[in-house]
Amino acid sequence: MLVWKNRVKVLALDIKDGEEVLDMCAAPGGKSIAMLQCAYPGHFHCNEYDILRSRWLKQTVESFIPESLLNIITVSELDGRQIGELHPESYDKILVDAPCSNDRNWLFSSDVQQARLRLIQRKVLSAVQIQLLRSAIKALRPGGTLVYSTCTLSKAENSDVTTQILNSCSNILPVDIREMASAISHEFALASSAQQYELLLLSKYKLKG
Ligand SMILES: C[S@@+](CC[C@H](N)C(=O)[O-])C[C@H]1O[C@@H](n2cnc3c(N)ncnc32)[C@H](O)[C@@H]1O
Repeated sequence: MLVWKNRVKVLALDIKDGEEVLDMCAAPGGKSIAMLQCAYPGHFHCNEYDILRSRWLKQTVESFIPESLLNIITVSELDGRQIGELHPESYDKILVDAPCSNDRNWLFSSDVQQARLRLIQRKVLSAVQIQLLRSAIKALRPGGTLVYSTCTLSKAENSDVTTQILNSCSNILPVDIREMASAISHEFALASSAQQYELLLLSKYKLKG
């Protein structure tokens, strides 16, 4: 079972049958499986940079996807930051479920050293998140849709990242997700500070086309 925040990320993509779909940071694969439950894409590319996690992703795909669907799935081990150059204007839908400082780990750790390390990581992570997003924008077809999501409440990794992207990429438009958010608002409360294109941990964009 996917928790609500994961379901929302997948629903926001609104995948349709026949579309070319990329899950850029896919391991261990929970959202890849959920996406394949939503529609029958023409091609589904799931990618994971970390070799060990990529093996985990392959196991997830092999365990949960029926054989009849395996021929539409490609699993790769690319650095997501290169996919835009390697596959420009190739996908209708892209999920960038970015590596992040993951607040769940903070909550259960009282290790001061770890906490210091995490604060340093946060700065590096936002740079990586921006690079992943720029790559995803290159990989989107005109008119395609991109969802950026994290598992952290860190502003530096959420709205700071998306603001920087919106300010520097003139070819993308934020998508109003208030309607989708209101349909699921009985399950959770939305942050009052969020913009119309973002929930707390998720933002949605469309490539002009
Ligand atoms: C939040 S997790 C993804 C969770 C996954 N979407 C799921 O639902 O199971 C982020 C993933 O991004 C991977 N990652 C980190 N840097 C990456 C990069 N440069 N390119 C692609 N994936 C990367 C991490 O190894 C990690 O597995």
